[in-house]
Amino acid sequence: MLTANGRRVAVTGRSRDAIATGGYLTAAGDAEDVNAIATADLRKAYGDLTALSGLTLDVPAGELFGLLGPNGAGKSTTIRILTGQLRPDAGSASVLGIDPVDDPVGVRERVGILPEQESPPSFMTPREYFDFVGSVRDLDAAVVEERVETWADRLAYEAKLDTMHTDLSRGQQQKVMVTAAFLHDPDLVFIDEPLANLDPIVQEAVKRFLRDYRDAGNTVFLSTHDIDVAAELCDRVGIVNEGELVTTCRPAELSEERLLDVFLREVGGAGVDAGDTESAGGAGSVDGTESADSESMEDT
Ligand SMILES: Nc1ncnc2c1ncn2[C@@H]1O[C@H](COP(=O)(O)OP(=O)(O)OP(=O)(O)O)[C@@H](O)[C@H]1O
Repeated sequence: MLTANGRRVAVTGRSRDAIATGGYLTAAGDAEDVNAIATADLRKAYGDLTALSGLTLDVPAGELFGLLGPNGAGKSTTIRILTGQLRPDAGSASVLGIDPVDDPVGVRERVGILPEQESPPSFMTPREYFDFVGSVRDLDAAVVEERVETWADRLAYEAKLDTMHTDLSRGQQQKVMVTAAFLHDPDLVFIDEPLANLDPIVQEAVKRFLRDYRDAGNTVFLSTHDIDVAAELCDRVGIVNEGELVTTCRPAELSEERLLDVFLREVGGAGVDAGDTESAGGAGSVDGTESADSESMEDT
């Protein structure tokens, strides 16, 4: 098995079974037959505005899953709840078997998080920042150094490792954030808009890495409103609109119907803000998997 940092580890029969059955490996290496991520009827409002109106989804271990939706659909809110940054008003969630409401620190210890539009501290260099992240993550300095070299080479920013972040371009800062998300070699990563700001060569490197990472049995939960990214990269895509999952599909299995067509059918129009669209109607599933109940929308 290839880990996030290029390390090879043995895959036992037991761990292979766990991956094959949609289970995951606990920190102790025990196999558990549960989804890497599961949510049931998640609800969240900001004051009068309903951001999530009953979001239910499952992501098996070893899947590269994409949450696709228009602006304001509730993608970032979902990630913030799953990573223990935000409390839902109702519903439940499980991440690697941990409840992010009961044990938010436990979730954050186990997963990697790449938030949308977040920058590394302006007053540090990448190397200083990785030392800091490594100490928070309780990693050996030598391990950090080796992983940083691997990532700086992979994303082609070795020459910038000792430059203050304030003097890096937006894309270079994004490379630093990608590295930080994977530094502790997590089993699961949450990535909000993974390819934003990256040039096409680096985009390809990140895509290749995410596929290898998935092939090694790890799980990726990415959020995007870029249909091409979702179609090209994801094993399975969940389309979210107005705070609920309206369908799931496997882009590779869409022969006649392109993901764009599914998206337009479910969301109601291209480039239209979620708050301005009609309800997507009944929840369907192009690939036949279960998706969320479609209940009447709350006020938005
Ligand atoms: N802290 C907040 N306070 C008030 N409203 C919020 C807050 N965060 C998000 N919202 C609102 O909740 C809704 C869902 O927002 P969210 O950021 O989850 O959507 P998104 O799908 O990630 O959108 P985008 O693709 O534009 O990033 C939006 O209408 C947004 O304006």
